[in-house]
This record gives sequence, C-alpha cells and structure tokens, in this order.
Amino acid sequence: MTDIAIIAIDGPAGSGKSSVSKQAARALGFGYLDTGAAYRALAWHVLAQGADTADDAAVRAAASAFPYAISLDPDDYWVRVGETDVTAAIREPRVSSAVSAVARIPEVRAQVNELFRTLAAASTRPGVIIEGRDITTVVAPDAPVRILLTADPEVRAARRSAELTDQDAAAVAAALHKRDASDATVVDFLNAAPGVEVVDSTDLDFAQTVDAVLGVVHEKLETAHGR
Ligand SMILES: Nc1ncnc2c1ncn2[C@@H]1O[C@H](COP(=O)(O)OP(=O)(O)OP(=O)(O)O)[C@@H](O)[C@H]1O
Ligand SMILES: Nc1ccn([C@@H]2O[C@H](COP(=O)(O)O)[C@@H](O)[C@H]2O)c(=O)n1
Repeated sequence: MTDIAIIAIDGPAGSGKSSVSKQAARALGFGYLDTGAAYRALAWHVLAQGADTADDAAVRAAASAFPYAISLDPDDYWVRVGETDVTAAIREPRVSSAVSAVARIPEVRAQVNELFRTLAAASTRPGVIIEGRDITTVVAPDAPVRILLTADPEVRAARRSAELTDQDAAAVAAALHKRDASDATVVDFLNAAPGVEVVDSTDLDFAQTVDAVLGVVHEKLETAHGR
C-alpha cells in the first residue's frame, strides 16, 4: 500500500472489531474501514434482486455490477449500494445469515480485497484501521500493526445478544456460532498468524479493550519508525 499507516484487525463475529476499531480510529485520527460491510452489502444486493446467495452464478452476476460505496470516517459511517443507504439494512438477521455464502466465492474475495486496498490508499488521513477476517493475512499482510481481536465464544454471544434485545438470546448465539463455523472454512481468523498480536477482551471492558489495541498500535508504530 502507500505511506498511510495500515492497522489490520481480524477476529470472529462479535469480538468487537467494528466498535473497538471505530473508537481506536477516532483516538488516532485515522480512517476506519469495515470490510465485512462489503460482503454484507453484496449479500443485500443479491437478496434485493430476488436471488439466493447460495446461487454462485447469481452472486457473481451481482458482484459484476455492484455500485458499492462506504465511508471511512469513524464519525460519519455509512454504506451505500447505488443510491440506497444500506447502513442499517445490512445488519438485519436475514443478511447476516446469507452473507457467508457470498464470502466463500474466491472471485468475490479477490474483487473486494482489491477495492479495500484502493479505498485505504485513497484515504487523506495518516492511517486507516482495516478490520475483518483476513486483513492480517491476505489484504494487508505487510501492515506494521496486525492484531487478532478475540473473546471467548459465550462472551461474544452475550455481547451480541445484549445489542439485539428484541431477539431470543439462544437464537442470537446460535446464529453467531453458525456464521463463525461457516466463515472459518474460508479463512482462519481464530488463530493468530506469525507476527500478529492477540488482544483477548474476554475479561476487559470496552474502554480497556480500546486501550489495549491502542497500546499495541503505538508500540508497533514506534518500532516501525525505529524509535
Ligand atoms: N470489551 C468489551 N466489553 C463489552 N462489550 C464489548 C467489548 N467489545 C465490544 N463490545 C460490544 O460487543 C458488541 C459486538 O461488537 P462489534 O459489533 O464491534 O463486534 P464485531 O466483531 O464487529 O462483530 P461482527 O463481526 O459480527 O460484525 C457490541 O455491542 C460492542 O459494543
Ligand atoms: N475480511 C472479511 C470480512 C468479512 N467477511 C465476511 O463478511 C461477513 C460479515 O462480516 P462482519 O465483520 O460484518 O461480521 C462475515 O461473516 C464473513 O462472511 C469476510 O469473509 N472477510
């Protein structure tokens, strides 16, 4: 990539990637790139066309004409497909349960990975935090800071369930674990690749987790700059 400092963060569902990355980006004055949003928006796009994300041909066709846009501003986050703001819609359970099928197609991954690199390189900020599942290993394996953000599965499920108060807690947990199991067949986001720092938030509150991530970022950036 360019001289923009890339902070790569991976982790399983509900590990705090988006909320922690967004807060850390604010503290650093960096951009924030949510890569899961692209997969979610493509799944939304397929469903909006009345197709099934299990239909590879339909997904490839949707990906070939995918007018996707996302904000990298942590204080003004939005996701659009064409003229439609899909920021909230892509979090709906119907999209969450359809997204893994989209993410398992190699050509789709290659297409969005190129887009992520382009978006990050175009940032006018000194750095960008990119979060997802394969950022530390595939999208930005040379990033000066690479973090695996994790927490015990039951803690992640409880946090997600606390967000989705209108849904049954057991169903929320089951959906989260099912998505992880499916996604883990495509990329390894449960084990840290060599050189990747683990931040385990199981026993940390939100502020402590942000501080732990910022601690790794400062340490690694100082090392990278020879200080
Ligand atoms: N250390 C923490 N302590 C308590 N709550 C936390 C902590 N970290 C994150 N959370 C909360 O956990 C929930 C899930 O976090 P978030 O949505 O950021 O996870 P995610 O990894 O981006 O999930 P997904 O991959 O499913 O999009 C949010 O409500 C967030 O505020
Ligand atoms: N780098 C990534 C990011 C995401 N995915 C897929 O997208 C889904 C949604 O991601 P969230 O971070 O919003 O939960 C996720 O379940 C994966 O299927 C991916 O493959 N690679």
